[in-house]
Amino acid sequence: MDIIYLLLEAQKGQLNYEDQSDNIDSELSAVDESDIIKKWKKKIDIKDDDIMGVGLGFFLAGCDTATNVMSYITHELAANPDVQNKLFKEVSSAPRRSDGKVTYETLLKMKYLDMVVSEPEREHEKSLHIEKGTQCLIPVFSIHRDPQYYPNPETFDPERFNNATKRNIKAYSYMPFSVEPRSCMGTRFALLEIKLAIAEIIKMFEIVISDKMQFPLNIKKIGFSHYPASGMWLGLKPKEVAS
Ligand code: HEM
Repeated sequence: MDIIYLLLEAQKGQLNYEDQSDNIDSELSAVDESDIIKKWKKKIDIKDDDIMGVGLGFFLAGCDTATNVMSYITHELAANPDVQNKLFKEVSSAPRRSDGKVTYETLLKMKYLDMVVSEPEREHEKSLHIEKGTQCLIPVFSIHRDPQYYPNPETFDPERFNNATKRNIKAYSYMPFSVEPRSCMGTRFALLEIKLAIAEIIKMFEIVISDKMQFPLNIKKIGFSHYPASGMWLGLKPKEVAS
């Protein structure tokens, strides 16, 4: 894992931060890396336990979250065949390698896939001073479903995030990966794996609702991640391959 390698280099005092603002990664989504991390150049004492803790933290923070997002996206695609068809057109017309695999660069260029899995840019806002030690809980789930920010919030509508409309989204009314400085370190990786999985599934299968699926989803709002109380039941119908 790159992060472990970077930490080992940092432990040895051999890590140089290079400005990667021109890097192709910056096209992955509107989300940008924390400025604080970008400016972080000072050497710190990193112990083996710290590296082990980061590795474990990444594992715990990265598995359930991304899996859950993929489940909800496939559910929405099954329930919204028009969106699924539009996504299929984009994914199936995108250039691929000769072995049929989608490339990293191609994935970055899939605009509609980004809208389906999307998040918008953040603007600069006045900061709020919070006393040290104050415990803060931000009701992200409710903010994302507040009609004052998102009209018809229960409708799955990727068009909210097309280039024109996403600019109207109020700063900090959308924060699936939290906001800096302690925002998700795995944002880019999570978006990449989710997009890759969705692009590959949608190319080969039609996602359909199973009879066992409960509508609307009854989501258990306990614990860190929210799960559908009676599971996620979907079917995958192989696409007809044109000969
Ligand atoms: C769709 C998938 C994901 C979502 C929605 C998500 C969301 C979040 C959120 C909201 C936070 C901030 C938590 C807080 O405020 O206390 C966070 C932190 C974090 N996430 Fe993710 N995450 C995802 C995937 C991942 C992946 C794949 C990794 C690693 C491979 C990862 C690594 C981390 C780490 C290390 C932190 C702690 C950052 C810090 O405390 O400075 N996440 N994530």
